[in-house]
Amino acid sequence: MAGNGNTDGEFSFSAAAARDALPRITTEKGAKSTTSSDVCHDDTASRGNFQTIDQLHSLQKKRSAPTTPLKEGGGVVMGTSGPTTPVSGESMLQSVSASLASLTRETGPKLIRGDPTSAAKVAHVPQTPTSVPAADVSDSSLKFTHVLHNLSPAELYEQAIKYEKGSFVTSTGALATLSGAKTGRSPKDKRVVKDETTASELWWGKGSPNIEMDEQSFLVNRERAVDYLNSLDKVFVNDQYLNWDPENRIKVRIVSARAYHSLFMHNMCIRATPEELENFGTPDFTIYNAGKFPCNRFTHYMTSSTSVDINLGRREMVILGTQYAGEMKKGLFGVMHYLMPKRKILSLHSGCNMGKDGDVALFFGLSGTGKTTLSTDHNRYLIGDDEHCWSETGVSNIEGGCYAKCIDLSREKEPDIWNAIKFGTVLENVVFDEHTREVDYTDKSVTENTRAAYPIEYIPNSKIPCVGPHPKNVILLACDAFGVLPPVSKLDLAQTMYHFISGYTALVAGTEEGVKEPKATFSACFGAAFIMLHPTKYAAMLAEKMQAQGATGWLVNTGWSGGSYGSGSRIKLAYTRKIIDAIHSGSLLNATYQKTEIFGLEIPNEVEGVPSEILEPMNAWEDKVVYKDTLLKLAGLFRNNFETFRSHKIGEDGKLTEEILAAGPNF
Ligand SMILES: Nc1ncnc2c1ncn2[C@@H]1O[C@H](COP(=O)(O)OP(=O)(O)O)[C@@H](O)[C@H]1O
Ligand SMILES: C=C(OP(=O)(O)O)C(=O)O
Ligand SMILES: [Ca+2]
Ligand SMILES: [Mn+2]
Repeated sequence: MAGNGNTDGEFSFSAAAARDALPRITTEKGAKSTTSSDVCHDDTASRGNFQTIDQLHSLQKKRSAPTTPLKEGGGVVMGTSGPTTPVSGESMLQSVSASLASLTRETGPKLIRGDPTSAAKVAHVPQTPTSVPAADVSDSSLKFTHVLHNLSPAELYEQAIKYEKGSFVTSTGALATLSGAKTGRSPKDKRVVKDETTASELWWGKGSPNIEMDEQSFLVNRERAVDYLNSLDKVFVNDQYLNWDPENRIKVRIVSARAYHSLFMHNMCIRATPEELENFGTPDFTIYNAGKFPCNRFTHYMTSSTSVDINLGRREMVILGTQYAGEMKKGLFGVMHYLMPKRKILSLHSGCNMGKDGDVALFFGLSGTGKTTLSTDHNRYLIGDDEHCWSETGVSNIEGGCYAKCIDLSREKEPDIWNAIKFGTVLENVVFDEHTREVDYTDKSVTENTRAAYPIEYIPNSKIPCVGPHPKNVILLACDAFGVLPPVSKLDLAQTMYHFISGYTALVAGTEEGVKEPKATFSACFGAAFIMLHPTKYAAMLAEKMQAQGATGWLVNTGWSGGSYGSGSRIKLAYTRKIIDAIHSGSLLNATYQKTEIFGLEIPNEVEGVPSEILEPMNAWEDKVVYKDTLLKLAGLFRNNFETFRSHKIGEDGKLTEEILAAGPNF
């Protein structure tokens, strides 16, 4: 190689250059350079409280008021600093060790608190007696796993950026992440353990989301996840809460392999205060998220390398072979759909907000129908965007954050969600400019299901604590891509129950080429993928509560108007917002109504700010014959779907069951 003639690769000055350079400084032989007044220093200021670069760096990070109460030291390993009050740090490690215990070999793994790259040296061995390893002890018992317990968002950013490919800070400060091969949930890979109790309690069979697995197969998957997690240098542990109703709060622990997952759950679950964490104790429910590590297809009941397994008896969930973070959030939601009805509390797949006068509205709907968009309303207090409980005392959010769809997100149409995408927010599977890191929300290169997960307080008018009085309005959202449902209709109780049990929406599979036919989906209780009991159990509770509170039901079509997907167009968000405003204000209750044919829906003649001609869907269609055919087609789909519910009684009142059956389409 050409250059300075140096062949061994080391850089050196040529002799000539040295000779012609600055005059030599001669120092007294043997003089200590640090004390010699002849020695040049590069600064004259008095030195701070450090002797080395590492110490200087250690000053940069100001010791914080603890975000977790876990004290450092006392045998529990922590870097170099820290006073020593051993108790809580130690008990956390013991608790996590118990969570991660192998059920077939040694008990708990050896755990160290903190990052493996930190200078930790001292070992904390929770349960293993000090002895020479016996022949039946595996190598895994000889290693330590670092526990990153309830890290702050900033710490999780650093972990993600350092170690997880595809993690970047966007121009507004959000953490962009990739969820890998899976960019949505895998309902076909969900399994629920069927044991003596759940066999009789849960909804099984046709239409049910609960596909069974046995206890033994669960334990095989659990061991697989735990072994994987214990084999890592480090695991993330979140101890958090579900449900803002203090009397019905559930303690959850999430053990995961990625900072992305830890930050996601930090945002989505309720964050504990330091005092609460100090007394956290044993979690009520634990998730083992092994992420990309697959399940073994030779395991009984497994049909792919992805498995999401819920064991209600053990109060555990295992995730293998998917990194889509929504599995954790929605998995816990399923658990709440089991636990809460046992306490006579109704769990709801709905958004929820409250007006200045304390009027509460629920927004039910399947994915993509507008729960998040419409519950996030600048003129109202946001209680939550997706999962709620309705108890004797009112409503409470289950979660501590929101999970908004980002596709085509715009500052103009959804300013509050736009502004929530800042430091701390997890931004999944979006595409951004490699230099400016500005996100292109229209880009579907990775997936159509791009998402933002942020703490609820990122929405300026969120209601903290996220609880409210009994709902006044129950809004059922359907994104009808057939374009035949009215933009808004008022429902009586039987109709509300009929549509709640039906859980209809019809979306188009994105804007992919060749997809012309809207696909109808019926998902009982607008969340069949998450319910645990038979839909009529939830419906009966909803009917009873709505009746007792005198709440009004509404059906709002956030989908197409003037034609099906392809010929009509999606109802403008601005119009839907006006409709929702009129529901909230009570003005729509006093409007004059007419009844539609076939579905028998009461539609208003006028809504302020909405063109009247779109309120009756037929008016907006040019071809009335095609309209009628499409309407009949949809009515047929409703009727077919409801067949399975004909034999079920809803509530104690046989009369209501009859009314509900009569509330469907008539043709
Ligand atoms: N008329 C409308 N009403 C509600 N949402 C609409 C409407 N038109 C377009 N959208 C878009 O549809 C999507 C609704 O998604 P989202 O609110 O996240 O649904 P969910 O929370 O029910 O899963 C958003 O991207 C929103 O911008
Ligand atoms: C996150 C989800 O819910 P939603 O689309 O209702 O917000 C989901 O279904 O995975
Ligand atoms: Ca910012
Ligand atoms: Mn949502």
